Amino acid sequence: MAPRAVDPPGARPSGGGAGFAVPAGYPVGGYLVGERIGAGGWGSVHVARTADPDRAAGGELAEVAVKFIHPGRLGPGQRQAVAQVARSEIRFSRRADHPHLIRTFAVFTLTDPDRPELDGAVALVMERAARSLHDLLTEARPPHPPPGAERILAEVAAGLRHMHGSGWVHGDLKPGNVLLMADGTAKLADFGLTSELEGTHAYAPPLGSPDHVPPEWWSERTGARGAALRPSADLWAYGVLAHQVLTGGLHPFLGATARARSLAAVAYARGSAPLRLDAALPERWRPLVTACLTADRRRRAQLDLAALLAGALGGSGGGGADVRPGHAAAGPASPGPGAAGRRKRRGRTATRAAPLLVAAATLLVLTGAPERSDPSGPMSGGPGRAVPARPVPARPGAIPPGADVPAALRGPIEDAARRCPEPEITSALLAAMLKAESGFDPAAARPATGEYGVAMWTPTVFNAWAQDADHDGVKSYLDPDDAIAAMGGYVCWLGQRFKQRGFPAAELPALVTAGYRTSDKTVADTGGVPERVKAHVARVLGYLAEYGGSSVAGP
Ligand SMILES: Nc1ncnc2c1ncn2[C@@H]1O[C@H](COP(=O)(O)OP(=O)(O)OP(=O)(O)O)[C@@H](O)[C@H]1O
Repeated sequence: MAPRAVDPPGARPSGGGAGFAVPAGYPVGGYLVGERIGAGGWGSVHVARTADPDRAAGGELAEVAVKFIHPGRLGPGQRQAVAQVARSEIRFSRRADHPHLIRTFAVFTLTDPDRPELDGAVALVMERAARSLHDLLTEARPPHPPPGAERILAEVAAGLRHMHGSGWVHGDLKPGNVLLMADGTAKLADFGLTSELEGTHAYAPPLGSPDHVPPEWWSERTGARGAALRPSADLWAYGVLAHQVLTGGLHPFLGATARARSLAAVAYARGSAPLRLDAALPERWRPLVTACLTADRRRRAQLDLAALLAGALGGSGGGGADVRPGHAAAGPASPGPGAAGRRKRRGRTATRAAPLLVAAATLLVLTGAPERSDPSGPMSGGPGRAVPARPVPARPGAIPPGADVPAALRGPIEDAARRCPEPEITSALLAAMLKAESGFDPAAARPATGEYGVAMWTPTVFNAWAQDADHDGVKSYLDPDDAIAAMGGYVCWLGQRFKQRGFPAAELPALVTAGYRTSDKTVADTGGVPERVKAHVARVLGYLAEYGGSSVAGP
């Protein structure tokens, strides 16, 4: 993989995503940066304290959260998407003004040539939350809802309705993006995929959290401006989130992995499996959750969330807990009399009892509909049982049986190719690229250039494309499954970029090979395969021809 910023493995600060460390005491907008709260796909969030106690005495917040986003720290492939995410976050954050949306007080672009790691970074100064709904659910004991469950849902709905009413789509609603203030008030946050509606839909980078994207997301195609994003996607995510909150973290679609759960959702949307909500979901909430999980996005778009919410909250007053938005101090809405805790417990199968906690904040590149069940993540039985695997037709460009591709790598390569909707990105092409990159050696290493593993990933670049394909909870470029899945996503994206730029489809194998070794920009600027990687590209096309693929359009 083409290295730009080269870090030795493990040198990146932990926390996942594109997080990077900001030194303690670093000044931003009158605040001094303190400890890191967390890191997401695009940046790091730190606590910051006022540099001037007099200002705090004068009413200014003594403590804020600062989110740092630095597209320049990423590899070439992800930079553009991240820059767009940063722009969205800034655009919406500046306008967000609602008690259930996290407020952003100021946005700075850092100019600090002495610190290249910070120079050019964007800093958003926000009100500081105590923790996220994801944290709260992680502590919950399914199927028991956490304290304040119904109030939190009412507040999330209030924030969401305000966004929709103002012509915006959140685009990434999930427990990790609902923040809880010190008094328990819930606020929507993370507006990186938030987009302004243009008529019926908005456009956003083709990214999403697989546990919360609607089923139609998997078959949307990405146009030049990104993927279509509609308020109905937020409604689906709200249905999933409501189910999770009211059952202490159980996802409405069963599966051991996010991939398996999304396959179950797609199967339901296709009509091949019924919707089976968990028995623990309170009766009053079932109409709302069922409506939000309407398979047909057009029908889903017609929903009246306020009316559904009124129905769901209708009987909750008896216990004395006020679940109206803005009444965090009224005490836990559930479990308690009149709330979710009042319901009868029903029989649960052993598999249902296993907590399917909220998914990690994985961002996946939209690469088309998943086509078969996940061999490494079998779905649970019982309600919403395994979706029967559909016979997979042999795809053109499959690896021939006698080829020298190791048996253990064939599955991951085929899976990676299948996830890409571009017909030119075939298993044979990915295999040819892997052969040229590492000779299929998962332990391959080129320390001089900082490239490692079967797909020769540069660690920092891998982090931007990482996928936990083997579902072991760790995304590792040394793990062939993860490395190949991430390579497939990146190569697919390169192919789409080059098509958008008008390169002939027949040249894609050569172009994506060159892009993988250099960058999409280098290839685009060159108008084809750059001189310095022509030999490498020729080698890949040679292997591709051996595997029965096309070797057209050599360098
Ligand atoms: N205003 C805030 N106050 C307190 N904590 C925050 C605030 N904003 C974000 N966080 C926390 O910082 C961490 C990183 O947040 P961020 O929005 O960058 O990413 P994320 O939502 O976790 O991941 P991703 O962007 O990949 O979905 C999260 O744990 C989040 O709860």
